[in-house]
Amino acid sequence: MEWKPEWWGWDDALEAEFAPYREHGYEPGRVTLEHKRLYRIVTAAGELLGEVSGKLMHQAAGRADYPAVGDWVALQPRLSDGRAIIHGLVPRRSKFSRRAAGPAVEEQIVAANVDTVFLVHALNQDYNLRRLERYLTLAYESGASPVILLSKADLCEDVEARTAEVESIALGVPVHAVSTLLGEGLDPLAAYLHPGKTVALLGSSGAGKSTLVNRLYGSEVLRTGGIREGDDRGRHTTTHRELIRLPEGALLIDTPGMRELQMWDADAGLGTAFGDVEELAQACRFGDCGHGSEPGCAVRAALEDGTLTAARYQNYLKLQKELAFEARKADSSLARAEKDRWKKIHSGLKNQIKRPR
Ligand SMILES: Nc1nc2c(ncn2[C@@H]2O[C@H](COP(=O)(O)OP(=O)(O)OP(=O)(O)O)[C@@H](O)[C@H]2O)c(=O)[nH]1
Ligand SMILES: [Zn+2]
Repeated sequence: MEWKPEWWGWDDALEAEFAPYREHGYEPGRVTLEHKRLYRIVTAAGELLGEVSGKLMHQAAGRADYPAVGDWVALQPRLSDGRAIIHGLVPRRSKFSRRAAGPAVEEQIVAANVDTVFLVHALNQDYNLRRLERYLTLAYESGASPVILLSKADLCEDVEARTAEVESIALGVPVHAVSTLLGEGLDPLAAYLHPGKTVALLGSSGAGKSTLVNRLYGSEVLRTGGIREGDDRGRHTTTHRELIRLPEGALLIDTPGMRELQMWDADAGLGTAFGDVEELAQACRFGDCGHGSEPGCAVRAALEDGTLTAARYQNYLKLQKELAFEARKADSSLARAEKDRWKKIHSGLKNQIKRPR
């Protein structure tokens, strides 16, 4: 396979960042798939299966320091068996993060180096403005530009009203209603699909992400919920994040639907997603207004005259609280990890000192 790094998003700025790695003789590659710390990487030498070097693993403070789909890595190919050792990560331009599922308070990078995020949201019983606000918050935080795709438009009676409603909470974000099934509403998506640019699809399970990717690709590259796999729920869903290149050259990252999108470090994203609320708060008479019974409260006035809905405001408060809670927990687990690290280093030192020469 002929390889042109530009096909995968490489440019002069990345080349400049990569200079120190070149000096070590490393080559660049982009991660297209991750499976249990094994990475599929496109490189000049073709597709390789990469593993992180011992040194990189040792330096990693947490999950976010490991490669994620969309990352550019510095690697050493081993052509004899199609493997590669990953020695470094090129700094990410953008990353869509969430809190990892499970008890540990950890960042999980869903997709890295993304230009545009398609927030895919179905116009069926799953439709939920509050969930969209949650996605928007993290999308803004990612550094990529959000675009909302209202999918399964064929299942909705009043697409125009829904679109208007979504536009009213997604200040200035483009909103497109699409039906992949009928092939309707897809033409405007071409405006985001440029050669070498990366688009990540995010949204709940079953929203129609993989079906859309297949449609844009022109054939079945990904398996979708339509295929019976004989598991207990009788359907297959995406389990991997995967980066693919469309025949026209745009890059797409399909991600598994997330049952629960937990916040991760997104104060700025929240401020942008709820710019209207934050602007109101600044118009309150008192700088430290609690938006309760204070006179001259602009937030309460907006709630009363209906310019701000109670549901949106409640969701803003809820996400804000969640972020504060996560931040406190992350701080304490970081402190714990630091302590453990020092303990390890210390006992290592003690052993070295005790070891007879
Ligand atoms: N009516 C209708 N159904 C659709 C449309 N697009 C996808 N579907 C159906 O929705 C189901 C889920 O589609 P997927 O593409 O697998 O959804 P997904 O978002 O990739 O789901 P996960 O892989 O679980 O994250 C499948 O049965 C699709 O056939 C559409 O435009 N209209
Ligand atoms: Zn107020």
